[in-house]
Amino acid sequence: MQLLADASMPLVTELAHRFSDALQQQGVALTLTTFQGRQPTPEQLAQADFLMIRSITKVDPDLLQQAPQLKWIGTATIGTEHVDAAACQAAGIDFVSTPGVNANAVGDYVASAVSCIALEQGNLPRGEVAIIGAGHTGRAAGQRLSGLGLHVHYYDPPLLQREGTSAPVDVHADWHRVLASDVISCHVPMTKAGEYPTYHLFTQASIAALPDNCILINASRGAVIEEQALRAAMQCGQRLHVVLDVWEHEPQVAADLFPWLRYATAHIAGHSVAGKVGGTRRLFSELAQWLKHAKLTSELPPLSELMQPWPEAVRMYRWQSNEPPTWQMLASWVRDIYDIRIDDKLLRQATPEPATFDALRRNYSARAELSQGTVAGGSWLAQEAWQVRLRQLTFSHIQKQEQ
Ligand SMILES: NC(=O)C1=CN([C@@H]2O[C@H](COP(=O)(O)OP(=O)(O)OC[C@H]3O[C@@H](n4cnc5c(N)ncnc54)[C@H](O)[C@@H]3O)[C@@H](O)[C@H]2O)C=CC1
Ligand SMILES: O=C(O)C(=O)[C@H](O)COP(=O)(O)O
Repeated sequence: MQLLADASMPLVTELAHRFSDALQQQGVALTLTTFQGRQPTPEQLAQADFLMIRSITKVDPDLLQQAPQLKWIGTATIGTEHVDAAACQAAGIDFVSTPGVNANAVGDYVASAVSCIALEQGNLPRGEVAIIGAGHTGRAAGQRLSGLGLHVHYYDPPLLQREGTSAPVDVHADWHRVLASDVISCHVPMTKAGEYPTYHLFTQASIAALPDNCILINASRGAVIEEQALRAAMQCGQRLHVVLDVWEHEPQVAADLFPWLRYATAHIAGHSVAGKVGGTRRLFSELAQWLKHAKLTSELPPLSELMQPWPEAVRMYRWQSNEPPTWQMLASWVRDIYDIRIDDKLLRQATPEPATFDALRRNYSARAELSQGTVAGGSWLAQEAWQVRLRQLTFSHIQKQEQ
């Protein structure tokens, strides 16, 4: 059997070798072939039984036709719109994704964006924070912003419809409340059909309605914000702090927008080491289950062990504060671990070509997560309210005896 996988998925070769050794003991031969770039070649597809991909590989009827042996496809991503799931089903191919796998990284990205802007402005946003989409990434972002001291609410009409008011967070369906918020962060899947499509959720009219100096962040999919409408708003001099990680026409970035954007990054919000290695690990776990191989599943090393080769992913950050931290201290701790300005600089310095965009993402350096931070302090840490806020920021804490 042949496993065809994107070569840039971390640890894909190591985990495939473990799989093939275990399967060999049962007389089953599994070989790994990797592909570079966005699409596998027709020759590779012709031989493939299993396919592991990232968000850049388009799976459509044309690809499936070239892969007559294919039985299973796994994407190491949360987003799934690059895969035609109906076509897979029609061809009898099982398809899995990895829900939530890099949500912590996306939450960290949003926390860093807001922290960096607040530190530069000298104040935290005063009004409300609207999180659009109360799923894995939206809640991770909202939780961290609450930890910074902001007031967060969630706009998610489909969730309200599914769960009513029993949803565990402040969920509503009031679009006007979103447009009146001082921070807005988008965390929805890309959908063009259905009752609540997200394609061009932000049009010229909704962008024009935003308050002055509103922070608008998109780390979901580019086309949630109509790029042309954003361009028009900026050209008219509307004052917004826009942070874009994703682009309507990826891998082409709208470099002409850079001068107006507060931060512009190369679709790397989810790219912490834990997010990426976790994606590969989750796919092998899914494949083991598909193969009904309990031993393979139970013998998969834990994520913490798999991350050892990346020192940045296992390094611990530690801060000391004898007094309750100010918002500036919290924001600078966030920035110590992940500084969005570095990724912004990398994209602005790169040539605005699709190949450069892909290369930036492929060669992304190892990134830590906020959960690697620990705060040590005195009696203030005994207060439940502070413990909650540090937990929301995913920091650990140690209370020390005061002298
Ligand atoms: N920039 C990056 O690196 C990453 C981007 N993403 C993108 O973020 C998206 C969201 O990820 P998760 O939060 O993990 O997904 P999720 O499936 O856990 O949550 C999505 C939420 O959006 C809600 N929703 C759907 N349509 C909506 C609408 N019209 N208005 C308001 N809410 C709506 C759903 O009800 C759901 O609660 C992914 O589909 C992916 O495209 C995900 C990970 C990394
Ligand atoms: O999970 C998703 O959805 C994403 O957008 C990923 O973070 C993108 O990662 P790659 O597919 O480019 O590894």
